[in-house]
Amino acid sequence: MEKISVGVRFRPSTSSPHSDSSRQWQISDNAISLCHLNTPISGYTFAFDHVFDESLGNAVVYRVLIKSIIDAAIDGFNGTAFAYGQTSSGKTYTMNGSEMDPGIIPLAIKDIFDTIHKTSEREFLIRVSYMEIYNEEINDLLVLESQKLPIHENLERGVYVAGIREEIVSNAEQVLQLLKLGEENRHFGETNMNARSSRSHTIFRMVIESRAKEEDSFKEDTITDAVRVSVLNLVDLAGSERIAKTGAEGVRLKEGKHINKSLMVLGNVINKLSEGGKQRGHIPYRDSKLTRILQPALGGNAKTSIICTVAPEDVHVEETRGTLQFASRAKRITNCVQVNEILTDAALLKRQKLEIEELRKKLMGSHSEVLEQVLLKQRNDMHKSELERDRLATELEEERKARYALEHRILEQEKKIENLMNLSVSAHFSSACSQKKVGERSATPDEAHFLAFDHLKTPNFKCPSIDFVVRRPSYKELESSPIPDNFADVADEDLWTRLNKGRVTDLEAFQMTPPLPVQEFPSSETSLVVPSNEELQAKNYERLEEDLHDVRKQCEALKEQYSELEEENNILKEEKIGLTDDVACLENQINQVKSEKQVVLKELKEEKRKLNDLREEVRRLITTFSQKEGMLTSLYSKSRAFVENTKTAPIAPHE
Ligand SMILES: Nc1ncnc2c1ncn2[C@@H]1O[C@H](COP(=O)(O)OP(=O)(O)OP(=O)(O)O)[C@@H](O)[C@H]1O
Repeated sequence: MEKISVGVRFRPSTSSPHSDSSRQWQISDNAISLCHLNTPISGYTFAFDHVFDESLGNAVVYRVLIKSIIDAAIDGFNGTAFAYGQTSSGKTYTMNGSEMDPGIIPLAIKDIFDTIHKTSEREFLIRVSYMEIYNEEINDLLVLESQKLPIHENLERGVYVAGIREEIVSNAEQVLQLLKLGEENRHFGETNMNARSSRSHTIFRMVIESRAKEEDSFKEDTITDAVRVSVLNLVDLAGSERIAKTGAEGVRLKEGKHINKSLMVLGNVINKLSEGGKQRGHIPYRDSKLTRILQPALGGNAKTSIICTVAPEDVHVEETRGTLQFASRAKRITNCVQVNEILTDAALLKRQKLEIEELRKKLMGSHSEVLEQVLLKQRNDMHKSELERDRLATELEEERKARYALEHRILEQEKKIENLMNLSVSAHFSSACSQKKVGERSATPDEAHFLAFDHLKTPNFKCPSIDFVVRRPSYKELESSPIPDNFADVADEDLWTRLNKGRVTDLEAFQMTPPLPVQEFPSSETSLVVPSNEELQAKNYERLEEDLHDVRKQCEALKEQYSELEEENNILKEEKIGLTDDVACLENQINQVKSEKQVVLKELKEEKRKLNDLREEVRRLITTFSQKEGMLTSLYSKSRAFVENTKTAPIAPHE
């Protein structure tokens, strides 16, 4: 961002030095005040960066206010300098000057060519055009017939005057000639205030193109053949005027109205721009041709200087004050300046190729990156599924083990129950035996209870029949009894008869019930405490039955869980198959992209090779061209010498 630079210039007074005016403008450093008898009048004091009194010539104004813009224009920055002020305040004098005191335009022209000649590392091309805005119409001052030119606008060129003549120039003299031609075509008119008053705004324009010289532009891998293009506008505005003062009528009046109107629009644009920031709103550039053409210079991409010319006479105090107010506002405007670099075809080609390559890299990078990311995600998912599957398999195994343990426990419990049942039967049997033993005695309450235990028999309970009778073939000759020892003392024929209830069987065929493994058969003496144990066992039995029931339930639940896990396992297997397919597909895509990349890289290599060939061809052509040029020049010199010789050689008298 760069502020517009504003200077105020006083022209020499036209009043007599002995004028009896009590008011006059006084300059102190860069401040200007209107003083009455040397006392500043309130509201009439202004301060600027540069104030030029009437003694200072155009060269000073140029050096202080304009030179930096010219230098910047040569370096590729747009630049604009314009003179603003009331009629007859010295605008045209400042811009064009006189023979003795050349103005800003001739000084700039000279400066530009001096600088260009000193800049050996770049080559320049300069085009000049000169136009005026007269009664809101654009005329080409270098071509008389070219009138009322339209303003066009496009993205590439911005705002431009269509059809204007642009003369390519190679030295300052040529430009000064064109300037002179334009001056002759420009509209001047006589008014009460100025014998030669500018009736139009004029824009003298130089387009400066430059680029690095050839030997630098062919350096490998650099883009040096970019062209800088800058536009320099040197503007001489028509002066604002009071119709009453200028005495304008007819044509002059019409001109005056247009001049005032376009200056008013310029004032509005400056006002808006000076407000800055949010209050700024719409800038009315389009309200006049002048502001449209100067748009880049006002708040755009250009370095800008304004010279406000003022007349010192007391009679122009209000106009001078108006001009100073305009200058104060313009001072607040900031422009956004940057070098204008455009590219030649070669540079464009190079840069585009680089850009394409960059983009391709990015594209391919991003494409394979995306694929790789997807692949990675799929792999992660697959890995997760595998872990989940392993976890489920472990769980399943544990469940299986638990089930097995439970089943084992159930079996054990069942065995215990069976044993208990056997024990109960034995007890029952023992009780029955003891009942027989006590003969006629009725069962005690405990015995009765034990007998009542009979209903708890399980279906596999093999209770030997109480009616079971054995008979020895000859019991008298019996040497050893199959009856347990504790029966030995009491066993007699009668007992056995009673036991067998008269039936006789072959003792040889008798098979004893195997002894019970769990509990010893209780003795007859302890048979009285057995019922309480039995009771306990019955309770145990009940508890075990309950346990068994619970375990069965658990077993059922485990079975269900097992089948669920198996289902889940199957789903995971299917998912794994799907993911494996996806991974294979993505890997295929990556391979495809890789092979495409190879092809593109090959193409780029080929294009680079072609470019180098082209470059070589251009070099060769340049060499051939310079050789031919040399030959032609020497041929031309020879021919000229020959012609000269022929002209000067004395003609031999005819014999
Ligand atoms: N600084 C100066 N030194 C000497 N003479 C000057 C100076 N400024 C202006 N003049 C003279 O004052 C007269 C009016 O100046 P000029 O034509 O440049 O005014 P202008 O502002 O261009 O007027 P207009 O707007 O009517 O064209 C001219 O005769 C010019 O030579």
